[in-house]
Amino acid sequence: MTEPMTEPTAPLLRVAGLRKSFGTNLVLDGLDLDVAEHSCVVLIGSSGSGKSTLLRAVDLLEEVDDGVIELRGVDLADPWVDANAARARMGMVFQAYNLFPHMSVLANVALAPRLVHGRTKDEAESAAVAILERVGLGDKVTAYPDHLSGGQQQRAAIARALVNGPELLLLDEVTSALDPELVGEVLDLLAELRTEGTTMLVATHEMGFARQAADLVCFLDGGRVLESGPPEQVLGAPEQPRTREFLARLHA
Ligand SMILES: Nc1ncnc2c1ncn2[C@@H]1O[C@H](COP(=O)(O)OP(=O)(O)OP(=O)(O)O)[C@@H](O)[C@H]1O
Repeated sequence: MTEPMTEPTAPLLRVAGLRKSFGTNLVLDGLDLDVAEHSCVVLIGSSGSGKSTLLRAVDLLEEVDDGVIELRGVDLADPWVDANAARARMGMVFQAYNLFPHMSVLANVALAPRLVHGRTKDEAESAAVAILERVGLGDKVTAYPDHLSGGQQQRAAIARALVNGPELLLLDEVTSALDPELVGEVLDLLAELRTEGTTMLVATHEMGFARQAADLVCFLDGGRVLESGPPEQVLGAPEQPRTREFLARLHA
């Protein structure tokens, strides 16, 4: 008996042939990448390899020169696609937390549900409280950002990105600005979100996180994904890790 044909599941995010130059600096050179729903894809690569540019392009913050960015099969570059509506389906967190200093943590997190999704003040605030509790900041809702540690501010920024239930979470070096002792609490939160099935595309230099949480590690070099696979394949065994420099030489 022949097996019934099943359609392969389309990725949540498909990036194909993405090209982007800044002047004469070719940063993305026909980059291809898929992110399956409920997976965590980690981007690694040396400084300047284009990780941030890729994330910003996916979030439609950076205009690209060519290529396709599809979210659930819809090309976000199509002129008829409303960029703000597309962006509202994603959450992005940056290295700098970018919280408004004159607003409480609650007001920071409740802002997008009100402005972007048109929810009432009560609805927005109860969604904000729930997600702040989820990230362990239930006792900080009335605090102002400068009264929080860097790790707490970054967790508030993650809450802000999550409050509208994004289909895809984009994380750009979210621990790079933190003191070393605060990195763990943020990475632990991301690992929990990954376990809960949040779809994530993460640029990081934290190889421990990549090993622990990634379903797929993508090594960027020369504007493309030069190697991708499970963490052990790309990063090597924990007792015999491959370095980024080694990977770069391998593909030079
Ligand atoms: N707005 C911009 N204008 C001009 N050049 C830019 C701009 N943004 C990025 N670049 C350049 O594009 C290249 C890729 O930068 P990008 O920030 O994407 O790299 P990255 O891999 O995220 O680096 P890092 O690990 O240091 O964050 C760099 O050469 C950078 O100088």
